[in-house]
Amino acid sequence: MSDIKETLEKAKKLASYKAVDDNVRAGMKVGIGSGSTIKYAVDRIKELGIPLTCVPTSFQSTQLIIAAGLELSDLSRTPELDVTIDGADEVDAQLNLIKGGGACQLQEKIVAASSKKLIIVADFSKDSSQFGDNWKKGIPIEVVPMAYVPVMIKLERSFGLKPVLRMAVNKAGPVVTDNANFVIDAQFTSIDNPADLATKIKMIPGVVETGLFINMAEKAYFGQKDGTVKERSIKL
Ligand SMILES: O=C[C@H](O)[C@H](O)[C@H](O)COP(=O)(O)O
Repeated sequence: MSDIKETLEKAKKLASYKAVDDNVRAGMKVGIGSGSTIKYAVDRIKELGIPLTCVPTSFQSTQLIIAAGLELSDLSRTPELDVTIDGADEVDAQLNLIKGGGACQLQEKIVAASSKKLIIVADFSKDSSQFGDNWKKGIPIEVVPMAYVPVMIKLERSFGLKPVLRMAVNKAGPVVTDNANFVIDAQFTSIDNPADLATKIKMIPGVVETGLFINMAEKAYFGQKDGTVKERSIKL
């Protein structure tokens, strides 16, 4: 593993362990996010050996819960959660988030919205003052496949975004989400008002969900290069 990759992995682990220790207690109903950071949170939950009910946010997260031997539920059986722990691609000064780098934004947002608290775990590279400081891949937008071209045209004409259909790596054609949709990455130079932009994008017919999570997270844990964890929180 390269030095930087190793530093990032250590930072993800530190943040995840601290977030679980601070926020997860026996008997809780817990939303389990998706991505490369959340696996450390699941490792920590497993290590603690406390009884929990877990609701996943993706196929990947379902597999993590099963592999850890934790109790797996869903929103039909467990519609109200105590806390969701999840990663993020970028966190701004108000704890607004860009999520969906792994195309899981739709289920992640539904699970987060069903939780009393959303706690973010991340390495130092996700900690920004405004969107675009660190994350250059744009806003992930989940769309119904037949609508992707008109949605891309509207994103460009109405909002000056530079939309790109996300393509699969080991498959010909586009990424297909866990919900059988496509993902457009809408690249931007700056976003003045993330809440307003999120609402307007959501209004475009064919858009299922955006990776902009506005006023949802109440605390973020960022693992640092020096082995400490920086905590940022906000009153919602
Ligand atoms: O779609 C993926 C999710 O929103 C992830 O939580 C996000 O991309 C962060 O992933 P990672 O922990 O791998 O940086």
